[in-house]
Amino acid sequence: MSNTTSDDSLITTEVQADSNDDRAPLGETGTAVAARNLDVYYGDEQAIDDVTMEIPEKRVTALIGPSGCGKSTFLRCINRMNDMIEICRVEGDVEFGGKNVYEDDVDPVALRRKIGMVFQKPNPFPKSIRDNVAYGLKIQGYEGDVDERVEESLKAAALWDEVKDQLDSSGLELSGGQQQRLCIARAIAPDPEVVLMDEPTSALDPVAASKIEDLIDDLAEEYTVIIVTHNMQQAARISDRTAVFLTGGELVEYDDTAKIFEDPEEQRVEDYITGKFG
Ligand SMILES: Nc1ncnc2c1ncn2[C@@H]1O[C@H](COP(=O)(O)OP(=O)(O)OP(=O)(O)O)[C@@H](O)[C@H]1O
Repeated sequence: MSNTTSDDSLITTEVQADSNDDRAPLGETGTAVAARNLDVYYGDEQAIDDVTMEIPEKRVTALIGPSGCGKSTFLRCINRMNDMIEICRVEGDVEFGGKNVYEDDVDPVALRRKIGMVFQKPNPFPKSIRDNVAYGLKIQGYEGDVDERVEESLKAAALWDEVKDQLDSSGLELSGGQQQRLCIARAIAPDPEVVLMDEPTSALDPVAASKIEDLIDDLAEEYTVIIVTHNMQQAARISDRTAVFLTGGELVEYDDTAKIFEDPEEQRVEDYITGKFG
C-alpha cells in the first residue's frame, strides 16, 4: 500500500491511495463481517442504534467518532466480547462466515480464535514471550509445530528480530510498543480471519505507534483488520474504509476512507472531521 497526499482532504494528513496496489478493487472484495440492524443496550441505555454495514475482507476498516458514540461497543459485538458484560443486550445480527454469531450454537471461544482482539493497553500475560504467543495454540490443542508457529507469528508482528534471542524472558520486560506487537503476535498465532483493534496505539509513543501502523498495513494482506481510533490522521493513513459513528450509536456515514476525509456526504461528518464538534 502506498500513500498520497490529497489537496482536497479535510484534515492535514495523507489519505491512503488504493489505486496503485495489486489487490482487487474495494468494491470487488468479499465481506468478512456484516452487521444487520444491530442494536446494543446497556440496561435501558442504547449504545448502538440500528447499524447495518458490511466490512470488506483483507482490508483495514476504521471506526471513528466522538467519545461514547459506541465504537468499542460495536467492535466488541463482533467477537461477542460484550457477552462478558451482564447488562449488555444485543439485538440484530452480526454475520461472520455466513452465520449470525449470536445464534445459540456458536461457541464464543471458537469465534474468538477466528476473530482475535488487541486492546488499547498492551496486556501480555506474565509469562515468557514464547508462552504468550503459544497461549492460544495450546488452548486449541494445536497439532502443528508450536515453535514454528510462534516464530511465524512474531515475524508477522514485526517483533521476531528484536526478541528471537530472549524467547524465554517475560513478555512484561518488553517496551510498551514491543508488548503491543507481542499482543498482536498472540492474536494472530491461532490464524484468525479478523483482527479487532481497540485504539491499539493510544498508549504508545509516536515511534512505537508508527511501527504498529506499518504493521497494520502489512497485516491487511492476510487478515481483515477493524480498528477503533480517536486519531483521525491515523484513520486516514491506514484504513481503506471508514465508518463514522456519532452520539447515540448512530452510524452516520460509511465509505471509502478518501471519500470520508475529502468529500463526506453528511455535514455532521465534515463538522466532526474538521473539529467543529466532538
Ligand atoms: N460496560 C458498560 N456498562 C454500561 N454502559 C456502558 C458500558 N460500556 C459502554 N457503555 C456506554 O455505552 C456508550 C458507548 O460506549 P463505548 O465505550 O462503546 O463508546 P466509544 O465510542 O468506544 O467511546 P470512547 O471513544 O470514549 O472509548 C457510552 O454511553 C458508555 O457509557
